[in-house]
Amino acid sequence: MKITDITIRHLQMKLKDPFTTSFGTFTNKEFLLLEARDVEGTIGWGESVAFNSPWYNEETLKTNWHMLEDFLIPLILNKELNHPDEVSEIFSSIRKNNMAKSTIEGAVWDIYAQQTNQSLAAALGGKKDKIEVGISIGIQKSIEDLVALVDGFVKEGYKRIKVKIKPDWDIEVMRTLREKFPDTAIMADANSAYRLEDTALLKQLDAFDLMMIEQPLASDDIIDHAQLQKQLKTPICLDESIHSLEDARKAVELGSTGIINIKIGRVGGLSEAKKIHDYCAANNVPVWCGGMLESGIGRAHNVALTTLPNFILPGDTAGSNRYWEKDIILPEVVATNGYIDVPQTVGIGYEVDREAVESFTIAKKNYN
Ligand SMILES: O=C(O)CCC(=O)c1ccccc1C(=O)O
Ligand SMILES: [Mg+2]
Repeated sequence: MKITDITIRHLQMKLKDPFTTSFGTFTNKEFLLLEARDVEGTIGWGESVAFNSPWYNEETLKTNWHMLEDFLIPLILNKELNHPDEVSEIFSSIRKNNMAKSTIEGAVWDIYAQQTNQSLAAALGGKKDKIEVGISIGIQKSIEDLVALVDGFVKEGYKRIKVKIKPDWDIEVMRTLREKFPDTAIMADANSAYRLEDTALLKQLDAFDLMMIEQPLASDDIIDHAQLQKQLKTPICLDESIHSLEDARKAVELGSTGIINIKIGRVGGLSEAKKIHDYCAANNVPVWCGGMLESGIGRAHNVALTTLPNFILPGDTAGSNRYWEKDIILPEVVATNGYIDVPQTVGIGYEVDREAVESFTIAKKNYN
């Protein structure tokens, strides 16, 4: 493989409903799409999961564009590559900026899968032909609104309900959900809204038989999470704190986490995601695939990654119709009864709807 041509597009897609976390509300999704063309004419797609504002982590759409244009694209254009694993090695001279790196790396994996005549899932070593998925629900105006939403998604068949929590939207919310949905797999995601001093409050969550609590403490912490886990029955799952295999190893060794949410962008790409998956499999730490409100392209990458065997728990990869009136791939990602069928065709397995892509594009630039 040799990438000779790259196009970056800035897209804006309206979410069907605003999505609120402890750190802010998303109404419009703005993100970068990257289209890479190889010397043989094969086209691969990658999506940057960086948001407009540095709330979830320090990266933004603009820092990603800067990193891609000024550092990452020059490192990759016209380089002979034998395998997508080489991309992260080439990028290792650049610190962090994982979401920017992952944007190119994902496109290279897509090209590699096509040129080796296999699905992206198969290229990664995945075997499942369908994956189990859950859904993530933002903070609502009232508990009644939340109960109505959860009821709808449970009836749609989603395998696990995740709800966002924050101070004053936590204990009563989870108590009510457990009462109303006694047999549903439920978990909470705090997106770093608490501190170790809140341990007494967080211990109250143990009464509700939650599958896990995701990232309760600081986004850069693994020490306090280990302290907290000693006092909680509910398993902690780290999201924001894990950027690499090394982070995963340290957190597991310290006892900071019993489960890991793997997001491709947060860890710098599919190769690193696979390494974390393999390490967790060897150490009996279940993983699941997180979400960043992706368009169909990022979603297709998530579906492929989730086919690896240690993705034991349902992830956040809901169907396209949970987010968008119209997605940018054909067919859209469909979740039926909490399952997504894994496409068996080559590459990401979905056609990119170029007309839809153009209709959502607000800026674009070519590099060659
Ligand atoms: O539906 C999805 O894509 C997952 C939504 C979600 O939970 C989320 C959305 C935006 C930022 C962070 C997170 C998170 O997993 O913490
Ligand atoms: Mg999370």
